[in-house]
Formats: sequence, C-alpha cells, structure tokens
Amino acid sequence: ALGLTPYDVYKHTGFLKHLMIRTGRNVSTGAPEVMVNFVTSCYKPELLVPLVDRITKISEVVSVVNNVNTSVGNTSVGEQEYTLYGKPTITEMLRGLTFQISANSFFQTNTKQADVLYKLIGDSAGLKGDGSEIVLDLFCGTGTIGLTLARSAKHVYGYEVVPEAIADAQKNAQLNGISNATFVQGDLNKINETFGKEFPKPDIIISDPNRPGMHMKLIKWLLEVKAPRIVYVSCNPATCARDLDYLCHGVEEKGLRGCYELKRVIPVDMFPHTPHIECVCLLELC
Ligand SMILES: C[S@@+](CC[C@H](N)C(=O)[O-])C[C@H]1O[C@@H](n2cnc3c(N)ncnc32)[C@H](O)[C@@H]1O
Repeated sequence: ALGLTPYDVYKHTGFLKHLMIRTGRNVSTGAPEVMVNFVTSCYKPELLVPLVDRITKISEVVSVVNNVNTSVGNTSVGEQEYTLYGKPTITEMLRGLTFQISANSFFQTNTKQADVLYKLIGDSAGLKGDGSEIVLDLFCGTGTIGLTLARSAKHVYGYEVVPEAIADAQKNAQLNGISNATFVQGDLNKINETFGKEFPKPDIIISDPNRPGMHMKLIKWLLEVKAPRIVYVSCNPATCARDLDYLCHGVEEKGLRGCYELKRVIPVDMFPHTPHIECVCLLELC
C-alpha cells in the first residue's frame, strides 16, 4: 500500500534494494546510536516518509539516510546519498579514539573484537614509540588502524578507494587531535609508477584488503619498496595464503622474487557463530 516494492534483480523492477542498520555509540553519553540506511533504485523520498516517521520515534535512531542506486546491479552503495533524518554519520569508540562513520564507509562490524584486533595489529607493528617511524596504512577505510598507531609514529599515510571513507578518516584525525596522518583516495588495484613518490619510504606497512586480497600491481610494489615489516590483515584465508606466498616466495611467471619471512599468524574471531575468521600476519624482510 505504501508503494515500497522490493527490487527484483532479474526483472530490474521495484524500489527497495537493501535496508542497512548500523549501530555506534554517543561519545558523550555512551548511549547506542543507530543509523538506518534505505538503499533504493530511484529517489522517491515521499514513499519513505511514513516509515521514517515511525522509525524516528525510536530514540536511539539518530540517522536515517537514503542511498539511491540506479544501476541494475544489487550493491548497497548509492551514487547519491540523501539524509532523511538527523545526521549523516554515527560515532563509535575504539582504543580510546572516536570515529565518525558514514553509511558507505567500511567499519568493523564487531566493535568489541575490533578492539582486540587493533591491539594485535599494534603489537605486530611493533613501533618503537619514539615517533621516528613512517606507517603506511593500505585499505585504510575510515583510518582506524593508522589513527590508533599515529601517536607512536612520525607520520601515517592511509590509502583507500571510497571517497566518503577518506573524508571520514580526515575528520577522525581532526576529531582525535591527530595531525601526523594523511589520507589519500585512490584505487590500489590501479597504482602506477608514481605510487609511493608522495610519501617517504615506510618502516611499517599495514595492509588490510577486502576479500579479493591484493592486486598483483600492489604485490610488485611491496616487493620493490622492501619495507622492514608488513602486517597483513585479512578476513579471507584463501587470498591471505596466496598473497603471503607471493610476498615470501615471489611470483615466478612475473619475474618477482619474494623477500619476506612469515613470522606469525594470529587468528581473531571477528564473526562468532560463522565459519569466517580474521588473521593478523606479521612479515619481516629477509
Ligand atoms: C577490510 S576493509 C579494512 C578497512 C580498515 N582497515 C578497517 O580496519 O576499518 C577493506 C577496505 O579496503 C577498501 N578497498 C577495497 N578495494 C580497494 C581498492 N581497490 N583500493 C583501495 N581501497 C580499497 C574498502 O573500501 C575497505 O574500506
């Protein structure tokens, strides 16, 4: 009756594609903050008004956004985003820092375990803590890993493809009074010879790709730049094993020689009651 027809991926008809709900915490009160994200096939906010009116009676709902995705595909990221109620972001706290998160920015779903994960990443990074080292945070999302390391580093450089995540990372640096972090939007699958010219040689590289792992171009660059230590974080054991093998043993058909030794792999249960596992892997230059 409201005209909220579900989107049919075969016929490419209908309105509602996805409903995403994210939770965070109010930084001052610690109270839950909820973001509701309607992903729709076109922009018809009038259809959502009755629903938004009801949802916003729930006091924890502080953000309602509408991502409009007109493509025939079924992804949850819109080409346009509209704020229908409240603010366009929610906040979350991790390892003593505050993070602002937009609907389309990656943020670990399990905050409690993310705290454990980031502590292990910090331990593996093994920064001296004297502020002398350069950290490169690849696939940085909203800047979480780099920002938790920034206080012990000389400078953190973060790279990420999603523009909204980079905007969040920059705001998150400001929000936490961190001035030694630079976040750059870029596609790490499409790097060319200029990549790496805009920052000093890293002492520690963190790489936290999504499930497909790292592109061969990035593997090649890592084998050329030879940072003393790489912390590889992965939620896909298959691509993780492949990329670790490339970094340690090289890629014969591409003429690349491996130059790292795998020191340890620590699994972290980020997704309880599922077969998925996250791994923190420490590689050192041979
Ligand atoms: C597993 S998440 C990690 C995010 C962040 N390190 C964290 O802990 O919150 C992977 C990130 O890689 C980004 N990403 C995916 N493909 C990319 C690419 N080709 N180039 C740069 N970033 C990419 C995603 O947008 C996402 O933010």
